[in-house]
Amino acid sequence: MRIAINTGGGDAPGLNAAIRAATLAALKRGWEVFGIKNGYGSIYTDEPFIKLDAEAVHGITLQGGTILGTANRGNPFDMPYQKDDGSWDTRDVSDQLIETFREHEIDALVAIGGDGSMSIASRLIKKGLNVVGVPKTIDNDIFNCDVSLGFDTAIDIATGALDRITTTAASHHRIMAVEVMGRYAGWIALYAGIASSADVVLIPEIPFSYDTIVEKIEEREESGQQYTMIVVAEGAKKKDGELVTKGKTVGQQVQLGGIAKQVADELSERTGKESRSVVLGHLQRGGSPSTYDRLISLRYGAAAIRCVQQRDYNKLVVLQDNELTRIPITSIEGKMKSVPLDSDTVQTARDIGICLGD
Ligand SMILES: Nc1ncnc2c1ncn2[C@@H]1O[C@H](COP(=O)(O)OP(=O)(O)OP(=O)(O)O)[C@@H](O)[C@H]1O
Ligand SMILES: O=P(O)(O)OC[C@H]1O[C@](O)(CO)[C@@H](O)[C@@H]1O
Ligand SMILES: [Mg+2]
Repeated sequence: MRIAINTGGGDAPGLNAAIRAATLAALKRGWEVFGIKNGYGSIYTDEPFIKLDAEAVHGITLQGGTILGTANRGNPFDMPYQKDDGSWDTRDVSDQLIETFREHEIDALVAIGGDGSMSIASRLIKKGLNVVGVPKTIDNDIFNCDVSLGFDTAIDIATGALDRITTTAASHHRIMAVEVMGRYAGWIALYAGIASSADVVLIPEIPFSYDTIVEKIEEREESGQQYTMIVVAEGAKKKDGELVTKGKTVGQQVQLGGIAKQVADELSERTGKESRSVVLGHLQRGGSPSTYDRLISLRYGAAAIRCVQQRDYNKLVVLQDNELTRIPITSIEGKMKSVPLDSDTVQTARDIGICLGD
């Protein structure tokens, strides 16, 4: 058996642990293991696959990033290229990819990635590739998957940062609006917001109103709290408002960001209080994975190899109700997991007095 492993989309803490577990579990079965560099990037080069052995994955469980490199631009069905006139367009190079897998006699691909990576995998499956998926994304937005690798570390980092920003907010009697990642889902904002005792948490699932936030700030002032901590998901928007974006590069998703600054400025204007905005950004994806992420990544990586061994292809290994199970990759194509508004976590936020902006 010859398998290939790749990592796609934004990097996340735990990727290396998943690569290590998948590699070691495959080597243990006497298989050959290859890595694809930079998403699918190396496929179109002279060295499409690099050999992975025990030495290559030694000591990487605790390392951030991915030893294989990753890409969130270079979808084989939507590959950017520069035209003769210098402008950019995209084209479908998936047949070339499938052919390269065939030429190198790769029996299966272990694709470690987020919703976007699984959408690519779904389309490759339909073209005949055997794929097993491992769920990765700090955004935690993969449909029917309770937890993706990277999320735990991201909320840990965000919580720590929010704790620190709280002490300076309190000292200066300021409104602080802190923007966290998560794309169109509010998982990071909600979890880190609750854990850090934020006063206001704005998530994409609940469009917000400035009047409600101002009421909360005034209520706090009246009770002697002269500062307000606001966690803003990058995908949050006001009622009847638009997503705040920074533009788009050909072949890449739209870049989100800028909403926290808008919130801070508008609230200053309305309350007369001083405000600042902070964007946590890529800090949330960097560095060593938490213990939980190391373990879930190792479990996911090894589970993917058991899937391949049983020729149970085209499955994504996922955690559901604390059990490792498998779901068809094609079943989650084009879907995402939002924060359910009736969840106990949302209810907890409301019960302890966090304003969700509605
Ligand atoms: N292996 C890959 N090579 C190139 N591009 C990829 C690859 N996997 C995913 N992408 C692209 O990257 C983007 C994000 O992918 P995905 O949703 O899997 O990652 P993520 O962890 O959610 O991170 P993010 O969406 O923020 O980059 C999508 O536009 C997708 O098309
Ligand atoms: O690394 P980039 O291209 O800035 O991507 C940022 C995006 O990736 C993520 O970090 C992970 O999906 C999102 O939360 C964020 O919108
Ligand atoms: Mg994604």
